[in-house]
Amino acid sequence: MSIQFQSKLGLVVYLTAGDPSIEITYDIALAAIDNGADVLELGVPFSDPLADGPVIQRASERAVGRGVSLHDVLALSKRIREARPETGIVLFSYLNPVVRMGLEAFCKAAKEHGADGVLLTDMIVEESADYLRHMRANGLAPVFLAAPTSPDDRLRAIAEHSEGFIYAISRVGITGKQAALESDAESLVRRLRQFTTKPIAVGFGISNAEHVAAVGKFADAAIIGSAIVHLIEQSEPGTEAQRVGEFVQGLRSGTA
Ligand SMILES: O=P(O)(O)OC[C@@H](O)[C@@H](O)c1c[nH]c2ccccc12
Repeated sequence: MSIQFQSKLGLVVYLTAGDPSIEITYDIALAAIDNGADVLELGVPFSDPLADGPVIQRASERAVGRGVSLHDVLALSKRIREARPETGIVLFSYLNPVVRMGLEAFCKAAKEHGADGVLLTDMIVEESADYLRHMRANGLAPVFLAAPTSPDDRLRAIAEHSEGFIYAISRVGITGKQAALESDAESLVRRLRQFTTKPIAVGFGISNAEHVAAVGKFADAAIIGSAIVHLIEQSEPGTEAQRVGEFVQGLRSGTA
């Protein structure tokens, strides 16, 4: 168990845990993995997902409405780990639920539940000393977000402290689909490369196979969230896992 990408291009699939249910997220996760996802970004639903666009907001709302908690997501992570020992699992959360649990307790629990890494969207690298200490103590990889607007000093710190991969945000703003990939992404990756040889994954707005192929030309991995969460929302109940599996396979083969 570790965060590792296929040599040509890595695929990270984001899922809002508990949408439409924990049980179905489990099935979707295995389908995504079995059809080519290298890393699963398992999202803790949150009532105020400020960095998210409407698709993930709705998914988060539905899951929160069903009472899905951080503990449920941890339990789900453990089951996925048991079923798929080789896949990278990154827990994604806003800071609030994690702080409520306590950073130290959270990092320990994340490790015990099979996670390889953690991405806390509103944890900034400049204020992460405590967090990094607990992550390190548990052998977990911290993933930080780098934005096109981040100055070089920040990029350097983000590159230094991220493990597993560095998350390069393709554009300023919130998560969600877009028609074309922004050119900001490539220049951000180029700027990050000055500071690191660690893998760089690009996310935000990657919606189809064409975008994935474009990212593959300049980065190590593509992260796909809203396109998949939207597909889940639109699927006939009971068909979600199959549809996501086909979509993930199509992202690599060029048909999605
Ligand atoms: O949804 P998109 O545009 O495909 O972007 C990835 C994304 O969903 C996932 O990494 C993510 C979901 N919520 C976030 C909040 C902040 C940063 C990243 C995320």
